[in-house]
Amino acid sequence: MTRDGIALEADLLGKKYGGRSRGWALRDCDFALPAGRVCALVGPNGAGKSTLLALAAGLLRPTEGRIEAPAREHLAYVAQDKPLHPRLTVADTLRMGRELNPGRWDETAARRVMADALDPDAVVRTLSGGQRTRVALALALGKRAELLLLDEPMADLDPLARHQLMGLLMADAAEHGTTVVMSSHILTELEGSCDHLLLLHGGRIRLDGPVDELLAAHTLLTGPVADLAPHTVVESRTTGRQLTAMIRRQGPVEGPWETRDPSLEDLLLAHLRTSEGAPA
Ligand SMILES: Nc1ncnc2c1ncn2[C@@H]1O[C@H](COP(=O)(O)OP(=O)(O)OP(=O)(O)O)[C@@H](O)[C@H]1O
Repeated sequence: MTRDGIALEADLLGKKYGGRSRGWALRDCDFALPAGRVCALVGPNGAGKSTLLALAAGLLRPTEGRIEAPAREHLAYVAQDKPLHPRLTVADTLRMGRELNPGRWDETAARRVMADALDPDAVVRTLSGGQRTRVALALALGKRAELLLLDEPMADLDPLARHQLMGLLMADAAEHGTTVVMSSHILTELEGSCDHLLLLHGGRIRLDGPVDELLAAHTLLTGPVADLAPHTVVESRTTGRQLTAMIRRQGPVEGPWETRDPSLEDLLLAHLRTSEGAPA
C-alpha cells in the first residue's frame, strides 16, 4: 500500500544479492514518486535499475528498508527480457491476459499496441525481439494497471515502432493517469515524454525530482576560468583559458559567462559523467 497521492515510495531501500558478487546492488534509496508521473529511471550499466524495478514489482525482497507499491493486481511489470510463454500464439497470449484480469482487461488498449503489426496466429517463440516487446506491452497496457514498471521497454524496437509505441504509451498514461517508471539508456527517447527523473549510480540515487524543476535548477555556462562558488559544479571542463561547466545554481549567476538552459540530455550526461568518479 502506498500513501495517498504517491505511486511508489522507497525508504532506505537496500538490496544485496547472494552469490559471489555479494555487493550492494542498491543502498539507502529514498524517494516518493507522485501518482500520475512518467518517471525516467536512468543510470549506467549495473547501476541498479532492474533491481529497483523488480523490487517495486514485488519479485525481489529488500535486504534493508522498504518499498511501497500498489498491490500486484494494480501494477504491470515488463522485464528487460520480456518473458512470455513461448508455445502460445499471440492471440492466446492476449486471451490469457484477458482471463487473468477479469473485470479490468482493456481490450482496446491491448489491440492498439498490436495494431496490424503482428499475426495473431504467430507462435511467441518465433517472434523477433521487437515483436515480443509489442506483445509484452499489449499485455501490460491491457491490464489497466495504476503503475507500469517498464525495464528498457523500447530497446529492441526499430525507430518507427519505438516512436509509435512511445507515443501510444504516453497518450494512454495521460488519458488514464497511470504512473509509469521506465528505465532507458536512450536519453533522447526520454526528452519530452518523462516529467520525473530518478538517476541511479552505484546503487544510490544521484538525482531525483520533477524534470522541469531539475532543469530550472541547472545552468550551462562557458567563459573564462574562474571560481564558480557558491554554485555547485556538477561537471566542468577547461580548454586553455576557457571553462565550460554545468552548475546547480545557488542564487543568480553573476560573472563574465555565457549561460544557457540545459536540455534533459545535457543534464543527464553531465550527472552520469560526474557519477563515474563518485564513491558508490
Ligand atoms: N541475480 C543477481 N545476482 C547477483 N548479482 C546481481 C543479480 N542481478 C543483478 N546483480 C548485480 O546488481 C547490480 C545491479 O544490477 P542491475 O541489473 O539492477 O543494474 P541495471 O542498472 O539494470 O543495469 P543494465 O543497465 O546493465 O541493465 C550489478 O552489479 C549486478 O551485477
